[in-house]
Amino acid sequence: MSDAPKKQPTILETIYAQRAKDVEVAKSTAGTTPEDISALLAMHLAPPLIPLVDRLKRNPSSNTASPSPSLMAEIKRASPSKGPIAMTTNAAAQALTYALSGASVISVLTEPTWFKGSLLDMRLARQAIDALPDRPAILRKEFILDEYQIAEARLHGADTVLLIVAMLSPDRLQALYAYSLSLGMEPLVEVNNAREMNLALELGAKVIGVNNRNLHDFQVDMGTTSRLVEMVRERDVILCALSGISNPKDVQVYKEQGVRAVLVGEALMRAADTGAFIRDLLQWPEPEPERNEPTWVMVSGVKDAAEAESLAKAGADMIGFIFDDTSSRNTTPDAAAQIVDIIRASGLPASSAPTPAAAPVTPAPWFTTQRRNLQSTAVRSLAVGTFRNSTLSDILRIVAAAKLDLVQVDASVPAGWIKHIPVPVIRRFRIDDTADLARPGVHSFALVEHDTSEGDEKNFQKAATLVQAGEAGKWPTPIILSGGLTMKNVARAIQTVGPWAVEISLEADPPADNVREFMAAVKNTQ
Ligand SMILES: O=C(O)c1ccccc1N[C@@H]1O[C@H](COP(=O)(O)O)[C@@H](O)[C@H]1O
Repeated sequence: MSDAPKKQPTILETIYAQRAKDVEVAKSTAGTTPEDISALLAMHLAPPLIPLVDRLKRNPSSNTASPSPSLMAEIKRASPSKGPIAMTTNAAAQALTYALSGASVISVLTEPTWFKGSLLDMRLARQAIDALPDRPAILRKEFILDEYQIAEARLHGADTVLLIVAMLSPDRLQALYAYSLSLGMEPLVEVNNAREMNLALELGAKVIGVNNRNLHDFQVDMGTTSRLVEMVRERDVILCALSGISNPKDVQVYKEQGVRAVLVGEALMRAADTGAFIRDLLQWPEPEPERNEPTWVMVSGVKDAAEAESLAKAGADMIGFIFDDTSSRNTTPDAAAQIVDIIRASGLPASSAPTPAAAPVTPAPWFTTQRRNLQSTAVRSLAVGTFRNSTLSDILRIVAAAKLDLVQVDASVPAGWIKHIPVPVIRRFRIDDTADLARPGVHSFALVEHDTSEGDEKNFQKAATLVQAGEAGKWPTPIILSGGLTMKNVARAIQTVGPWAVEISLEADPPADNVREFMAAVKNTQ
């Protein structure tokens, strides 16, 4: 027997050994066996993927003269080297903050013992950003040693996984890489030296991260990435720098060397103002101030071509047709289609409608983005079909026949229907029943109906509260205010509530001149 002192395992070896045990426990637990996970994947229960390589190529500076690297923003409560970092972090809120600050990837540590992460964190991070336009990719940041962890990652909403070359034999690395690709996920392959870089390149990895932190002794050497840059210079590889990045100088050096993305954990978790920190770190442009758009007017209940033409000329942004045979203002799809042709020719000429803002566009949450998109379309007046008590197939048929741009339905319409409607959907909420009003990803716009029996002031205050509740705590929730609005109270409504649009309905039979005066009152209240 040798008397030589037994070599202490490195932290990577210790974590590997623990994760190997954890995986065995999960695999032998009823409900999460490999067969269970495979069956769930075969049932297509994993949410849709986005491609990592494409998403890494886009960031808020991509269309500027001097694009900066993209950001892989990490959710990291604790680490073996630093202990607790930000233990009270809410993974969903942190993910949304990262996404709205321009991150291309959200890296979620799912290791529980040293990093205090979980698959639940990753799933919540994904859910929180799922409805955002151009959401970031979700990375399962883990010590992956078994196909099982990759299948789990996919099932719980990852778009990519980490493969650490230092931790795997070449055969295991190859098998895990191939398995990840078979599930549609291009992995992030992590290396720490030239030998590992060669292995990653032989693999054909398209996204390679150089870890500045040596995972055996925790030493951070920011030159590690710089020394390997030449090895990928002419290759179709996105090179990322991982670990230890905390100030704009670190990023500037990498940018000049051709590094395309940086992964940042601790510095972001400790930042007091995450958005400002990210902009400063990456030298990204300041967010454009929200344009103060004029309040839009929707005139509903139109059924006559001359009436529609005159409203379009007077500047109605949306013209609403009612498809409800109990309404005195009910119309037919054919009549609506003819009117749509006329208003297309009579509304604002495309050249005077606002042009879509040139990229970069500050990322914004769901409803704000829907509003921006609509307000930047060069078509006026937009045709809205208002449906009451219709079936989904009626709605789909009439959208096509009447050439509608938007659909308005009652809040009680099943959310599942809305996904099938091929144009943006306005959901109509009564002011005292707005439970799902701000749920992103289903309807594009929320219309809030006044309770006319309650008096204006009370209604306006309630509606103002909904607007001020805000999206992601920062953007006022865009609502369409409706019901009981007249040329006399609309200015006060706009000032108190701040809706992005107001609706006046011809069902209430206001004379045409009053509608024009209503529109003038709105336009004068900006
Ligand atoms: O941070 C650690 O102690 C650590 C230990 C073992 C494996 C990975 C570790 N951290 C990794 O660090 C980066 C993020 O770095 P930073 O927080 O920006 O400095 C990331 O790759 C983590 O997984």
